[in-house]
Amino acid sequence: MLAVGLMSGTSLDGVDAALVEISGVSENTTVTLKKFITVPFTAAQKARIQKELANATSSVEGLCSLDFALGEAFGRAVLAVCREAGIASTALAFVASHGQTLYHLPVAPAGEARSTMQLGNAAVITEITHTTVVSDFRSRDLAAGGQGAPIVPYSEYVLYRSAAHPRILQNIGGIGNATVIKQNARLEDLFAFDTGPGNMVIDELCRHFFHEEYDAGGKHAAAGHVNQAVLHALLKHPYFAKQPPKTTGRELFGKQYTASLLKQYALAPNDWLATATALTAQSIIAAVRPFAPAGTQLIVGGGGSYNPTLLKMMQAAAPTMEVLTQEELGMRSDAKEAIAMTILGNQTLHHLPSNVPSATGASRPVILGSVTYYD
Ligand SMILES: Nc1ncnc2c1ncn2[C@@H]1O[C@H](COP(=O)(O)OP(=O)(O)OP(=O)(O)O)[C@@H](O)[C@H]1O
Ligand SMILES: CC(=O)N[C@H]1[C@@H]2OC[C@@H](O2)[C@@H](O)[C@@H]1O[C@H](C)C(=O)O
Repeated sequence: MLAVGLMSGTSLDGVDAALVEISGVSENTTVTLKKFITVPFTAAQKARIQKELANATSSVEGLCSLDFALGEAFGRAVLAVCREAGIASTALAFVASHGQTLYHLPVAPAGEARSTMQLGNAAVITEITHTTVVSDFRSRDLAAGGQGAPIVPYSEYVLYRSAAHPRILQNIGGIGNATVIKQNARLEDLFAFDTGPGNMVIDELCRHFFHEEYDAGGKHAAAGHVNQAVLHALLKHPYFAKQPPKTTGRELFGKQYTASLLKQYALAPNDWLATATALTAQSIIAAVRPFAPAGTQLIVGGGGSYNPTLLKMMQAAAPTMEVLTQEELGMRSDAKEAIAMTILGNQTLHHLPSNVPSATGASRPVILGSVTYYD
């Protein structure tokens, strides 16, 4: 059957819509990507989301209205991907929508409740597309004691488990995160953790030195030299010595971290880029090494997979592993999360669980998602 998966991530670049053919359930799910588009957010849409993301500027009225406005944007993205594929949205069996995360509190501060909030109203999507919509994939895991994230490991298990190779899925977004899938893994064998900085420090240095958003193609890093003494010092960050499960974010490796590095060490701009890229590469490899027997395939996705300097440094640091990109396996890095939503939605509609308790910390497998039926 045909389905569309929708994803809108932390970078707020737009709505990813993946049209797939999906059949079977659980381990026997098969998915083929038919069409993938990203519908960029306009500057006004992005500003509106950013306003509601920050406690200082958000309002109840703004949140209420954003929920429906995003529902409309998501519904339109479904129509757009169907149009490009030459099918009617009524040919879809379902739409699986992640929504836009506005807030995520897996550990609540004093006086608050553990909670998570993804906006993009499912009823609005259903009315626009005339299709059943599965949404709100994180709440149930959270209610069952989990962190409500990560939720992609289930689809990684379905799509990447292998009898031939141990595999590690390494996503390199702002932060790096890994899912370990040993050879012939069962679902209970999976685990996932954050490795440390992904592109966050690299991007920050690029903005600082070159007024560029990121090191396109890793060109600055390739033109510089890694300062081994500085690299060595940076790898002493206490996060790297922690045992998984562990998660991190902007709090540890964001703007302030990079600003403090720039104060402590004086390097030429390109040498800084080379050293920060080596930090990402070596911290990833050191983090996954204990779980990577010889012959492990380290499959890199996320924006970092478009940085060849980073990939080269990772391969050099991991001679016993094979560093591959999603594309080298015939997959698409940019479509991966939207495709994952269709696998989760398919499980929901079959009344089957799709959280991975060993990755989220939930007390048990639960059925994720809420269903809004068209008819
Ligand atoms: N051509 C490229 N060359 C080098 N780096 C790139 C390239 N394209 C993307 N990137 C890097 O990837 C980053 C975006 O990655 P991605 O879209 O996976 O992150 P995200 O979705 O914002 O993060 P997260 O997964 O943490 O939500 C950019 O900020 C940049 O550092
Ligand atoms: C709460 C939330 O939206 N988390 C996102 C975010 O973006 C990347 C990382 O942080 C990941 O934990 C998650 O998304 C993916 C799809 C996940 O849950 O697996």
